[in-house]
Amino acid sequence: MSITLNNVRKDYDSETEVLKDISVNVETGEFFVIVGPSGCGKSTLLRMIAGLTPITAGEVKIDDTVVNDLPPKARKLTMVFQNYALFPFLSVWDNVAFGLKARKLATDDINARVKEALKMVNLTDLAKRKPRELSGGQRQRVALARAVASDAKICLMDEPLSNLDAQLRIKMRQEIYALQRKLGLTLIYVTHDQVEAMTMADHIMVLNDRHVQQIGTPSEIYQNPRNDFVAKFFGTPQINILPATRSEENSHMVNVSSDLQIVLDEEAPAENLQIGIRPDDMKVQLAEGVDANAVVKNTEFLGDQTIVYATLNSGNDIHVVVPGKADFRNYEPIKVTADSNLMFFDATGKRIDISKEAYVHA
Ligand SMILES: Nc1ncnc2c1ncn2[C@@H]1O[C@H](COP(=O)(O)OP(=O)(O)OP(=O)(O)O)[C@@H](O)[C@H]1O
Repeated sequence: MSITLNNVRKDYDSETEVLKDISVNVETGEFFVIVGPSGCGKSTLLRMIAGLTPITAGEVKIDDTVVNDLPPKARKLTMVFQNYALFPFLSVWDNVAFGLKARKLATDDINARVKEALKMVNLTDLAKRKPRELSGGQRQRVALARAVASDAKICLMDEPLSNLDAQLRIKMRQEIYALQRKLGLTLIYVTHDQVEAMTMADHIMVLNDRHVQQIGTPSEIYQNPRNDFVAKFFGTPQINILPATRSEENSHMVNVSSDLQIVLDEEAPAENLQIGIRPDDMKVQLAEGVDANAVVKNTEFLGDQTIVYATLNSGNDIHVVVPGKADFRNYEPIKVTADSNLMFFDATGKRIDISKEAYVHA
């Protein structure tokens, strides 16, 4: 089942416009991730799709049916929340069976579904336990089993892994992904974690400041961000964004933070620019005298790579990822260069299209 939003808006009251002009089409069987910083309206959007929060304007469709006025139950979808919403006084089995009993399904049918769902999430042996007798990951699995047993073709998940430790999150991430694929679910998954978004999504929607910033595949979002917000949201460590201006002597030359020069095939825009450079697209080497354009602040050795934090002569801070171990000492002068994958943004942060072949490092 597919989900379509057309110009959806949400005002909680006349003062708080939370979401504006949200339009998207989520295809049947797609793993669709909504990401954005805290408070940007992710949960609100999910709750509007579920029918738990009314929309102020626009249209929500499931397949070809407008569901704006349908109550949650009639939308035939399931939700998995951050806090799992398990009943503490019911066993694992009864927690999973609860929704099916409420729908008055035949007992044999309920038993068969609960059994299958618990098997799928590896909880068969713990069916009699109460939620308090389970670990966080096991509770999470009960919530997933409930979604599986419901047989709904659409599942909405709101930060389902945020209560788990890092290792368990990785494991559950893989389990949710496998379940989604196996059941052919249309899954809308809310998170503020860019790694979850990148690793699981078919498509990602980036929300910020009331608007959709970008919708795309993980690689489109990473390699072709539409603005500096999206560029900064994805990638660890974060992309470097440096101020840049066209050289007065040569209209093809751009001075980046007055420490690096880039020569373009085409004429550079005259306006103020910002240049985005991913930390692994920069190079550093020891340098002396006029060759040096930066000073090392400190380094972090992470085993397979080293992050070099440095300050350019102009005063802007940068960080560069160097493979393996980099032996720079603090305060050592270095030369920083960058000659590939540069991204150009205007002063408002909007991406400017300058072709990849169009620049060489001078
Ligand atoms: N019932 C409500 N009444 C008024 N304002 C609300 C209500 N619920 C949420 N908001 C506001 O709407 C905005 C979006 O909230 P929402 O919970 O959707 O954000 P979120 O992106 O899910 O955040 P987080 O990642 O922190 O959970 C916030 O500014 C919040 O304060």
